[in-house]
Amino acid sequence: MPIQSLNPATGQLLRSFDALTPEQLESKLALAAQAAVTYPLEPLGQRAFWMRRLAIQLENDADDLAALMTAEMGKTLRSARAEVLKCAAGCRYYAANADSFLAPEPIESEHAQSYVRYDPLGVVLAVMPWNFPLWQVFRFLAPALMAGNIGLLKHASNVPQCALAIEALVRRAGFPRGVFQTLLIEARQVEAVLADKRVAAVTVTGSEAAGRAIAAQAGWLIKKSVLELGGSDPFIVLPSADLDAAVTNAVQARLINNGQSCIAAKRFLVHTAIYDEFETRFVAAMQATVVGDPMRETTELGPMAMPSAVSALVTQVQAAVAAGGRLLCGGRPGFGENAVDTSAVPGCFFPPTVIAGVPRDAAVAKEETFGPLAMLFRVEDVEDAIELANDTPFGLGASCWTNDPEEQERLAEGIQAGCVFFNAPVASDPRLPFGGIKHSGYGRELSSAGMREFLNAKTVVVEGVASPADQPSLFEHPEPEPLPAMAPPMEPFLERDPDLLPLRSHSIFGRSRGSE
Ligand SMILES: O=CCCC(=O)O
Repeated sequence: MPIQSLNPATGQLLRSFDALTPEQLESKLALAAQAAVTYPLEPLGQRAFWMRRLAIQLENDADDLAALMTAEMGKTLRSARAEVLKCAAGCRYYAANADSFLAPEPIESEHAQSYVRYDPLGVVLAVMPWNFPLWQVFRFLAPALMAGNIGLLKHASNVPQCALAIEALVRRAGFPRGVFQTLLIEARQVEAVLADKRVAAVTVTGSEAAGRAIAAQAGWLIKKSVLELGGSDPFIVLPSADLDAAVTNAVQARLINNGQSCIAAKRFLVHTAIYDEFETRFVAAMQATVVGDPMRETTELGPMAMPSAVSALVTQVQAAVAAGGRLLCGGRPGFGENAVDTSAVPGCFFPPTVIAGVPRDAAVAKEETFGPLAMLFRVEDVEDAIELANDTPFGLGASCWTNDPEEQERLAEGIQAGCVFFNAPVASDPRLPFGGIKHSGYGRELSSAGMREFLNAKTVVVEGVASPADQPSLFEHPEPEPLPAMAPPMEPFLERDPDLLPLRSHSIFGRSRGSE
């Protein structure tokens, strides 16, 4: 895929980039390796200070960053703004909690002293997808940088300007050179980067195919990998549920991010006692969705990120109908009935689509559907729901709607997934571990679990000296004064490093708002 921004709502080519030459790539790897030696020596309080400045930058630039994401991959502006603020919250969370996550853990043994300390692994390659162009990266970046690791980002080829913006934000926040760099490289160059001995580990969020290939190489190289791959999450509705809430949330859980989220609800498993009513109300609510220009505040469903995403949906609809499914709404590329702006490119739009009655053993019933395509299934009871929920290669999340505590306990135990949410849609949260099992991947992101994936839990045993309580605290460096919420520009950092330029002068946003 060429490295280029192409607005999927208009078809307009925004910018193209050349991939790094081998020489350029080498100098970035050398810089990362150098940073891996010096950056972990920065006191944790200093790292937290930079991380909070990064949060402030995100908050201050939220509108520009949101517009950039919407232009590059079509998510609605409203959701893009929320995504930027979620990144800021992630930065603040790790700035506040890294000291406790990284604190040495004393362990009682027959030795005078024994404890575990958590040391960074070094340079971590992050291969990231386009669907949440900022959040997917910050979910890795915030814990990694707080832990003293170094980040190299290979972002999806269709969001290069977001990738460059993230690097610029990190630099402008004051983090030293080389701590986080974007590599504008093609997919085929990833193998060489991962093989480089200066790279210690890799994290991949993306397709099963990409995860499989990279993890196979990482395994052979004996490098740590974390995989966050696809999902075919069930949304289970049982008779004790509040049906109004279930229907409203079912629509949102399917259409989140234009339907392009690994944790979007994809298969709707509804108890036979309430099935007919749910189907009628769900289809009506899906049809009422406002489709169109993602820059409009009122739009609820924007375009797919690229034409191939539309073709994949067309193929899946055809397979579902051929297998015996009933098409209840949507199903053909275009805006559907509720478009607000038909001047956009119909090629990348796909309307809310519902199919019922697909046989459970049809291949398409077990696949991930990455767009606004929902499949409805009738289930007899909680055991039937669990069996069908688990009948896919994936195991990412599940959203279950029931107010019966026994059913909740049985579902929490029986569902094969990295998380189960009751009476709420599945969502990631910096405080909670996030990740999957089966073909959805392995390892966890977020919370202390996510930070520890790229740490060396080093056992230390000492005979005949002081106890761990007497060891110097990791947080001994005096905490810098927190900045006010609306921070002035970062002049002190500009003076300290002449390469550190204000975000707009990196040409990330083209013309600034003031010049329009
Ligand atoms: O595509 C996966 C969802 C990412 C998230 O919400 O953290």
